[in-house]
Amino acid sequence: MTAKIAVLTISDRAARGEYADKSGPAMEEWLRWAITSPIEILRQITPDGRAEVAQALRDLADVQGCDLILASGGTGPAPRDQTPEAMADVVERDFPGFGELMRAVSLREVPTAILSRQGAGTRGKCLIITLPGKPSAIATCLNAVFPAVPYCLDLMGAGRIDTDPARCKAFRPG
Ligand SMILES: Nc1ncnc2c1ncn2[C@@H]1O[C@H](COP(=O)(O)OP(=O)(O)OP(=O)(O)O)[C@@H](O)[C@H]1O
Ligand SMILES: Nc1nc2c(c(=O)[nH]1)N[C@H]1C(S)=C(S)[C@@H](COP(=O)(O)O)O[C@H]1N2
Repeated sequence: MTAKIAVLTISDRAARGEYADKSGPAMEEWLRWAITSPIEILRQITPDGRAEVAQALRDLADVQGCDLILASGGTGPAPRDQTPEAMADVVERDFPGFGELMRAVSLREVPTAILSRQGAGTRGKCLIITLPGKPSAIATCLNAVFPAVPYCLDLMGAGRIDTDPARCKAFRPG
């Protein structure tokens, strides 16, 4: 079965075309590099804002039926950074371990990693992971948390994902 994965860029400036979106391509590239099983990737860009982001996430989870959503941007302290508030409106269960680990590995690169309110949660059979907007943060964060993602999707009853163990060693206990 083909797993459906959404790559959502959350950025006012990328949505307005003021700069080229680099985070969306970085997320897609990482997924295609690490995953060996069949996947369908949907790419989308939305402006920042609680309502806009929540609407985009609901559409991708409920209407498009995504198994996994990777979203980047809007996790910081600027007034328009409202991704965590949108997540609070949308997710049914919060998984704080994702944010804890991503901040820990990012802190080795930049002290401002503590400013990111990145995290993860589930809505129905969809896992949503939020990442910082900085394109260079994408691989750092995905390398750290993705080993737990395939088993998480198994437990949720979502689509199956297999990874290349040389690139991402997915852990499935027992
Ligand atoms: N999608 C993206 N593509 C390319 N660069 C990005 C993207 N998102 C963020 N950045 C870069 O990371 C820096 C820090 O991100 P910042 O917090 O300002 O952006 P954001 O809140 O995620 O998006 P924006 O400010 O455009 O709404 C930006 O100055 C920009 O250089
Ligand atoms: N790995 C990594 N994490 C990072 C950063 C980075 O450059 N690399 N930037 C930090 C900064 S400066 C901010 S403000 C927050 C939030 O970014 P966002 O608002 O683009 O989501 O992510 C943080 N996490």
